[in-house]
Amino acid sequence: MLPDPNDELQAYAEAHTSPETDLLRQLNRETHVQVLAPRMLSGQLQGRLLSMISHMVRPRRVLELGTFTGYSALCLAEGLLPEGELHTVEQNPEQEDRIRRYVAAASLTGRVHLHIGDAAAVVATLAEHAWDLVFIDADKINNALYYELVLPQVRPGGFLLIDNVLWSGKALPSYPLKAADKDAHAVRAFNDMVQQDARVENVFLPLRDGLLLVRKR
Ligand SMILES: C[S@@+](CC[C@H](N)C(=O)[O-])C[C@H]1O[C@@H](n2cnc3c(N)ncnc32)[C@H](O)[C@@H]1O
Repeated sequence: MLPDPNDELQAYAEAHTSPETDLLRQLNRETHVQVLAPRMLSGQLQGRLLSMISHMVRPRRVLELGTFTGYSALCLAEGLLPEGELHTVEQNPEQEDRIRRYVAAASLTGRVHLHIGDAAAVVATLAEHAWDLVFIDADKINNALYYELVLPQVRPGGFLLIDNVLWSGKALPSYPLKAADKDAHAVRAFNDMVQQDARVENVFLPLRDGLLLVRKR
């Protein structure tokens, strides 16, 4: 049987992308062994992209919605300025100990602030911040809510990254979407909304499950 070209492409891209640090590899492995739905973790290819973007932006203030086990937070923190800080929000308290353990192992305690709670509620408490870089990766049905809450807090010229905008291919018009699939309809509507939003410029990267890069004008 011929190899699936998508698998081969993914493997080739991973083989020509810098490897994870030992700590990220350990977190990736631990998440796959101990946590439900480990495929939510960004992984090597997207993680290295998040790190690369963070190094390009050199942010002072980073916000992440949807920490999961902390993998993407550690990647995004790699490009922080020395005085920079990252705030990350996770609603599942079961992840708290693991996230704090890995943040400490990365020597980021004091610079990475974990908020256990609902993303919209926590964002409202962080209104004084001017974000340089925001990663929206929580419950996809609320992408538009988070985007509208956060965009006024992003500095002009700042960036937002939104994950899973392909939603396993269900975002594509040819996919026979069921009327009841609310998440997929929300992802489609959100992608269309950003495309029409004159406040931003955007690039849709078909990497992994789709990553939308947005720059506030
Ligand atoms: C796709 S995972 C995040 C993956 C992580 N950013 C990474 O790349 O490794 C989504 C996370 O968002 C969390 N989440 C879902 N709804 C949320 C909400 N309303 N507020 C905060 N976190 C939420 C889930 O518990 C889950 O851990």
